[in-house]
Amino acid sequence: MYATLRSYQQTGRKALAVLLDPDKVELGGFSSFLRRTLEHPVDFFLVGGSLVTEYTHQEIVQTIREHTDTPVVLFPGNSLHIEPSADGILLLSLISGRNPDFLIGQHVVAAPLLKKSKLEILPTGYMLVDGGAQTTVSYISGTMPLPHDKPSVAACTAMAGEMLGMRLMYLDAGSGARRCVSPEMIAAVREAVDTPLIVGGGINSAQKAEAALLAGADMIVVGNGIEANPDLLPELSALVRFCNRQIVAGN
Ligand SMILES: CC(C)=CCC/C(C)=C/CC/C(C)=C/CC/C(C)=C/COP(=O)(O)OP(=O)(O)O
Ligand SMILES: O=P(O)(O)OC[C@@H](O)CO
Ligand SMILES: [Mg+2]
Repeated sequence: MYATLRSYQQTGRKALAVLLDPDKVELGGFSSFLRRTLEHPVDFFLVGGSLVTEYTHQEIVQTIREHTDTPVVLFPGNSLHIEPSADGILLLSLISGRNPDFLIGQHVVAAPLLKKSKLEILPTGYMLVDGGAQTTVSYISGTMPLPHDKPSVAACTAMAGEMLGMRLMYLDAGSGARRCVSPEMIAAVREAVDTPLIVGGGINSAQKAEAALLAGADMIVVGNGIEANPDLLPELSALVRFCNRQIVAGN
């Protein structure tokens, strides 16, 4: 995943990831959703949630493998959310917060398991941004999100993450956010660091997706929007392919 995102970043291509919440995936309807992604492709499936009650990660990965070749990347809320049959894991360090457990503690517990696995480890500076309502991640991690209107705080946080060796940055307004991360904040982080930039939270329309991509996101992550509106998958898949055709055409 890192090599793909890095080459996308270097060539200006864009990527779309669909977030699958293990508590919401209903394995019955899941196969038909996966078949729809053959017609309307996505770049990655992210699997995870901040609080998981149904540990169905393995079944989800297996079902994805039965239907598509799309890589599966874990998006873990803690060290219990490790499923070795996935392709990779966003090893999130919650750098917008000041809770040592989510900066390094969970990682110490997870390290031996991760080392034994064949998962591609993706050290990710994870920044939670105020999206207009308290999120599960904020509550669970006991951290405050970055203020929505302070792009420079986000930029400095990302810079520090990059200097500490994190290879991806993720700006997240939180699941189902009322306000997405602002284009100003995305642009400021894009300017501040050289890592691929992932943006998610509250992207529930092609307009919001386009705004994030134009501001400098290399990959957008969409969960609730696609769960709530089946038409969004074809729209976003077409949008990202359209952006990438423009690149190929040299525009
Ligand atoms: C060391 C390992 C294996 C993991 C690190 C764990 C860390 C630091 C996580 C950062 C904080 C956190 C709890 C992130 C969760 C991110 C996530 C999977 C969000 C998905 O959205 P939900 O919060 O589940 O949204 P819903 O409430 O809508 O389901
Ligand atoms: O479910 P949504 O609002 O698309 O959010 C996706 C993800 O960025 C949340 O961690
Ligand atoms: Mg969830």
